[in-house]
Amino acid sequence: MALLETVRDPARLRELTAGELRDLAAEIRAFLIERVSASGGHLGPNLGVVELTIALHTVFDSPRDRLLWDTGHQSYVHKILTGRQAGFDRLRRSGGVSGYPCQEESEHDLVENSHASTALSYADGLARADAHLGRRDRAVVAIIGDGAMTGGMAWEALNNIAGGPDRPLVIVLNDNGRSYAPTVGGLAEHLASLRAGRGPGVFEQLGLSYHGPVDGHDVTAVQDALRHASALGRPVVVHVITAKGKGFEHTESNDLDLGHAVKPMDPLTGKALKSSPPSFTSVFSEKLVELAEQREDLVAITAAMAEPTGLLPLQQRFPGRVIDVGIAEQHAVTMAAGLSLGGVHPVVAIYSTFVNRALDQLLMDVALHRRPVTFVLDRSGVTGDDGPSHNGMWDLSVLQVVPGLRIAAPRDGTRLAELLAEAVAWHEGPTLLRFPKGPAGDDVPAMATFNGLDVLRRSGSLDVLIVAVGALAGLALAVADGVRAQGIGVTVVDPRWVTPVNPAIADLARRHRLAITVEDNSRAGGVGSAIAQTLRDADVHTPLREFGIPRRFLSHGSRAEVLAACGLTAQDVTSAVTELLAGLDAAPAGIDDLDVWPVHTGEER
Ligand SMILES: Cc1ncc(C[n+]2csc(CCOP(=O)(O)OP(=O)(O)O)c2C)c(N)n1
Ligand SMILES: CC(=O)[C@@H](O)[C@H](O)COP(=O)(O)O
Ligand SMILES: [Mg+2]
Repeated sequence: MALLETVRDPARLRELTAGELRDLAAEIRAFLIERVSASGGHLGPNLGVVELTIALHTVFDSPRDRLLWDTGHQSYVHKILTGRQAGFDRLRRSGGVSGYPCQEESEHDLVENSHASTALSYADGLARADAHLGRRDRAVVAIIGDGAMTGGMAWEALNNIAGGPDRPLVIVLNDNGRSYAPTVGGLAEHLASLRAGRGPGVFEQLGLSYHGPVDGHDVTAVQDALRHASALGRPVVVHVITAKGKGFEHTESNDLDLGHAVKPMDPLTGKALKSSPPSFTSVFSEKLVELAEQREDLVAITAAMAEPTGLLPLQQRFPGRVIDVGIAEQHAVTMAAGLSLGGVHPVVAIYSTFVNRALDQLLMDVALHRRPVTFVLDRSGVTGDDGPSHNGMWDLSVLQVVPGLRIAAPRDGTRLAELLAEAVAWHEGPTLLRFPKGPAGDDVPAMATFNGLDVLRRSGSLDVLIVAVGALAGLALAVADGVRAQGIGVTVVDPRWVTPVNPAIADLARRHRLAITVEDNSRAGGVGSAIAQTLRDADVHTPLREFGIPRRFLSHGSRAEVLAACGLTAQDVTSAVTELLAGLDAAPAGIDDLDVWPVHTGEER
């Protein structure tokens, strides 16, 4: 990789000839295939923007000229060209580069948010700031994909950019015809007509300048287009045509998603290095098909993520019953309210972090009308490797305030299947299930139930009650083992339906010396906070400690590493419980009325 090793910053690119830039593109592709095959990541999108990124960094002078990457998953080449090649040895892992732009990593990075369709709004703001402060010596360049263009925010920004006074602003529309799957809707059709040279298109009709279509794999052609656009001194859309996954047989031929987000794989065969055990997603996927076979009124909705949210089997079994709205979560949710008004029961499958975008629609279009819509939030809690804007760590806090919304957190695959069936059978209002990325793990059976609570462990005296939320049941049981080893009595319960809070939790807490909650969600306003309020309302004075994610953004790393950094390990929680109990009075007499409890002494279940 002779040339690539000499590129420590973008200025070097301007010393290379057109032929050398072509050779550099080939070296970068080889680098991407080698590194991303090893680590996993967004191989397809980045293979598609090699020449485009080289052209951007030869025509514009970053960081003075601001490059804004929409979604940011396609910024690996930008990172390679801005001095971060070494960080790809640990891409998306602690100590390595993030999978998205990261201000801490480089002055060349501005927008860290991996949520799509934001770049044009940032660009509008930056261009207005330049105008307001009289700066004319730097460019604003937004790079947005055709998929991200299906997001409503992009059109809100375009409306303002087109309607505002002329100011220099370059919008590079990276059109590869795909999100994961082929881009959907009228926009996709329209872009196809523009690709075929049939104009004028929507952008010109809005009052923007348009330049294209441009071959996105011809560095010189893109450079010429960017120079032309930059010289216009007004908002202009440069329509660049690229191929996602270009240059690698296993992404080019992967008609599922052209290698959008690959797992670690053998670059020679394209096969994943490790087989994945059944995931929460796969359990959801299978159960949904089973339910759809029984219930004709069930339909599913995705925001351009049918495959990663597990909807492909349903789409293949019942093609008309999966609706892909593009990257348009707000529309997805209010359309679900419309479907429900029409007598259909929608299941909205969406990553936890992306449902934040549709809070108003969930609150005012679904819940206010008490519509029986079921939300299935995958990637809840700490996802880890996808960085701070991909953790699903706020859903329990943000959504527990929604009146009439019932939220369930399955602890394992069996509970997920049970709770999904319960959710779609509930007609009084919206329901929501949330579970993490990754394997569903071994089943965690209940040893008893108590007024709707699954009792997972009951041992010794009534010292500490542990309320386990969802997939952290495993952690709760490990803590139970830890405290039992110190002679501390413990009860572990899983409410399954976590909010509204089951009042039986107050009843149980009253009988214990200490209560704790463990949840893979922000501590701020999480289930623990809701339980604290329930105890206060029930005049229960048992001390309660909530264990969850601290109120901060979490840098990328493995899920286990990030959870440990949040103190969500058996050792940390066990020590905290022991310390807390040490400061409390012994159990008051009569507290251990065990008439309701099957007591297991000695051997743990
Ligand atoms: C609000 C939001 N919803 C969903 C996603 C998940 N997502 C990441 S990339 C992607 C597809 C993006 O397509 P496009 O903008 O065309 O970029 P390409 O991958 O084709 O380069 C999606 C749906 C997201 N990042 N943000
Ligand atoms: C960029 C984006 O938002 C998605 O591609 C996301 O990175 C996929 O996440 P998973 O790998 O968890 O499916
Ligand atoms: Mg695309």
